[in-house]
Amino acid sequence: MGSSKRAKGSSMLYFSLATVAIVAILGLLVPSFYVSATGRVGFSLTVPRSILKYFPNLKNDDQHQYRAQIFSRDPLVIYIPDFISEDEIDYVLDYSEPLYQPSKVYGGFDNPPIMDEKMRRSEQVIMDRKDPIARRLAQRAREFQGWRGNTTYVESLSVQRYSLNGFYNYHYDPDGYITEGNRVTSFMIYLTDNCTGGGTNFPFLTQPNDTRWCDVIECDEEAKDGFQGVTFKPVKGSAVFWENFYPNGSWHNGVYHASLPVKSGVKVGLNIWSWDTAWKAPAEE
Ligand SMILES: O=C(O)CCC(=O)C(=O)O
Ligand SMILES: [Fe+2]
Repeated sequence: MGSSKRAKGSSMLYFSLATVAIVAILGLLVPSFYVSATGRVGFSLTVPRSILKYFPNLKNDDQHQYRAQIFSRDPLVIYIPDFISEDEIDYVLDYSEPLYQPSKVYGGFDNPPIMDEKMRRSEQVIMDRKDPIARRLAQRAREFQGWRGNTTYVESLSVQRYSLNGFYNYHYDPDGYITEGNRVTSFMIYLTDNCTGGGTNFPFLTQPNDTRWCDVIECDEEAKDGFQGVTFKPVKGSAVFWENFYPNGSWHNGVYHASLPVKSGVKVGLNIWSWDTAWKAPAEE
């Protein structure tokens, strides 16, 4: 009887020690507890406490509503007036503030990116793929595109800040040297609109006749400043989405574009690029 009590006592002790050890190991693995928007503690699809200050009512599933309008069918360009919410913008701006580095451009095949002030003057932050808001926005971007299948993935989100005279010269977003897998679509999302200049110019797009577009594109000749085609104004919260290739995979020249120089204030944009690993350069004709 006495020995069975002792055995029970020591197994309780081992059980308690094992529980303490498991909790301690979990504590090491998960340095800060994650609290879901509903107040539950968990490890997945949850929101860190630091984020709850931006999103007191954040739900684990994406509740954000947005509208979309086709701007051009060939190339496919879609305008989304409210792709990102005010809270998400505040979060991305605060996240990026201490992290900006000068932006670089493509350095050539097999070479690292380089700084080239003739091509691009801006500062950049690449968001952590695991950041819950970056994940949410990437997920929204994938959903918008109808998922596109298992071969599509979203590149780490890129925040770009353009100060006075900041610009990005004319370019295409995909890589012209690779023959398999490429950036198939682009979202240009405007996080601020307290600047003049800084529009996104597509010289080969056709200006629509309907003046209702004039809220989002430059319409009067003076504002167009001699730039051909279409210039989207940086309107906070909005996004311009486009396809970089024709459905058969060939390059679409119509989406050549530039970020025009900022004339006053600061412009901050967010790029969401989707890659398709199944893309193949069509055989030369
Ligand atoms: O900021 C813009 O308006 C365009 C930026 C852009 O084209 C890019 O980052 O690839
Ligand atoms: Fe671009």
